Amino acid sequence: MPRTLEGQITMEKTPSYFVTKEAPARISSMSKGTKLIVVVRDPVTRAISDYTQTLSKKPDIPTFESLTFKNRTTGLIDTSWSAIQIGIYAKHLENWLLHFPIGQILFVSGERLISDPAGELGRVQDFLGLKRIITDKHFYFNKTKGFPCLKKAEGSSKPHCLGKTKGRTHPDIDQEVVQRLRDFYRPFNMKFYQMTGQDFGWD
Ligand SMILES: Nc1ncnc2c1ncn2[C@@H]1O[C@H](COP(=O)(O)OS(=O)(=O)O)[C@@H](OP(=O)(O)O)[C@H]1O
Repeated sequence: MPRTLEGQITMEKTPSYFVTKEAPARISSMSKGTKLIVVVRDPVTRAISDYTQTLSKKPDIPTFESLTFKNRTTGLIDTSWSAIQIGIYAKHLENWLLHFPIGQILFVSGERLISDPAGELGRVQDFLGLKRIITDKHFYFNKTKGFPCLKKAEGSSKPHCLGKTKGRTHPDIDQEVVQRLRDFYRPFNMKFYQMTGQDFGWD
């Protein structure tokens, strides 16, 4: 990490930190005061999104439905599949709470990041002790992309949407499998709401 001067904030983003066992101890030993931001979305949609990303790189992989189950007949879910495993947020959070107080972690709703990006970024700015510079005025909804985009990219006067790898169309998944996953995640989601004091509304 680069050295941070007075008045500067250094940020680092890596999606796998949250689910990496060694990450909390390593970050804490580097700087105990580090503020942590985690973006979480409905674990079922997250699993499908994860699968969609893998499918785009390896079109020959088995179906989502077949990867979900260890045994389709008994309905036993394969929790060793990373797409499923990552969404058990309560379990990953327990590991972070061994090294950081809950107040040092901000949980951003992936759903609200789409429906109200300025609202969620307002929370991020408050958490970081920054003035609310980024507001509603910075975003517009791009109908073609189907997502909010920036009216002006940094250092440019042109609008900017995230790239093609963000906001992909998901494949249709068997609704019975989706329901089975909803049932699987429910207790973990409830525990996560309890731990964070936030109801993300994923039911
Ligand atoms: N504004 C905007 N534009 C496009 N996409 C948006 C936006 N805000 C949030 N999202 C959601 O971000 C999801 C992709 O993020 P990733 O999971 O790939 O992020 S990361 O690589 O793990 O950091 C991506 O997931 P998919 O829809 O499954 O592609 C989006 O739903």
